[in-house]
Amino acid sequence: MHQVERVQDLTEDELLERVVPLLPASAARVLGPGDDAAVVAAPDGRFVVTTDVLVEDRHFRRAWGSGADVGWRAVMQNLADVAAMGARPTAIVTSLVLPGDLEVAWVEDFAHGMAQACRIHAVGAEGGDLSGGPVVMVSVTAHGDLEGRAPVLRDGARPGARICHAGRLGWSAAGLAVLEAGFTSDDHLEAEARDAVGRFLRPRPPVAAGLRAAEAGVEAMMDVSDGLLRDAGRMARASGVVLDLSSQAIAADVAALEALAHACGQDALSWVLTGGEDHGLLAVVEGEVPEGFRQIGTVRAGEPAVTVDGGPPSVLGSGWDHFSGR
Ligand SMILES: Nc1ncnc2c1ncn2[C@@H]1O[C@H](COP(=O)(O)OP(=O)(O)O)[C@@H](O)[C@H]1O
Ligand SMILES: Cc1ncc(C[n+]2csc(CCOP(=O)(O)OP(=O)(O)O)c2C)c(N)n1
Ligand SMILES: [Mg+2]
Ligand SMILES: [Mg+2]
Ligand SMILES: [Mg+2]
Repeated sequence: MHQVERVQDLTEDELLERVVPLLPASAARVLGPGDDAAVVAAPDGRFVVTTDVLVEDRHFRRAWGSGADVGWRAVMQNLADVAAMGARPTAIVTSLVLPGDLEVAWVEDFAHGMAQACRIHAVGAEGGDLSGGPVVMVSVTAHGDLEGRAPVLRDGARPGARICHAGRLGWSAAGLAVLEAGFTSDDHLEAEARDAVGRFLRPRPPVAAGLRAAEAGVEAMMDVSDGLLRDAGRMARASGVVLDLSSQAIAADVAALEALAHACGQDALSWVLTGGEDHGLLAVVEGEVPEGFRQIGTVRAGEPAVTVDGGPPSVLGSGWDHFSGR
């Protein structure tokens, strides 16, 4: 019998390969779908635009934190994509889907969290939309100003260049594990666990470092939302190169999470390599390591892949995918 193809049979990337070719472009398209943000032409320059959604029980649980935490994360997750293009975040609009029995105080708190995150980066919240629905869903669309610079894409990694990263790796995944283990942000937690939960609830993408890197002329950049291996795999594919990561360069991150991982019965190395949502920035640069970044590997020629210490090509897919375990 003919099998009906379902979303869960595909990876996100496979689904996008089916949908994106159906979508129209206009004369204003400078860069369409496929990178951290689109680039749109305007009479007086070019800007980037990007959107990311948060869904209750998929991206956050209301019991794990406050409305303000969700508002903060909805903003920061989008600012990370703007900064990853080398653009300065300027303005957002927000769509909210809310169940009717949700406390108004939660929504006010959410707005406070959004405002805090926006103020840090001098971003305006300029509008949005409201609807009712079965769970809380938040969609933020963020705009960014390229300030005359060329956008920094995922396809500029060339053999011999340095792979760099700014921000944390693995801490958000650690925080998620702590919360899944049953702690809440109110419990008395060890300092590390508390730090990890804080990083999960309130990611702090290195926006300023991303802008400096863009000014310095990095060749490629992206934000790490789905895990280092999966996202680096996307850069490797876009650039047609091998990204060779160094286990020594990430050893300190792994060591810092070891005790917590042990307590959670999980593996610190997989948090660092495959945990998402830290929203750090992965960049490739032919010159000096940009301020705020550290080198974590080197680009080399070959069939697109990510390796650690030149070992067997890692599964490009390891990391977060909304639909498929692959
Ligand atoms: N529904 C969609 N329609 C068109 N393009 C999409 C859709 N969903 C995602 N994309 C595009 O696919 C690329 C990958 O999306 P995603 O993995 O969410 O990016 P990011 O990790 O930067 O948030 C992006 O360029 C995004 O604009
Ligand atoms: C309740 C809950 N379970 C699991 C996760 C882990 N998680 C959810 S989505 C995601 C990946 C990042 O989110 P995504 O929507 O893919 O952002 P994008 O890549 O589009 O920026 C991760 C690691 C979570 N944040 N909350
Ligand atoms: Mg996205
Ligand atoms: Mg994103
Ligand atoms: Mg994702």
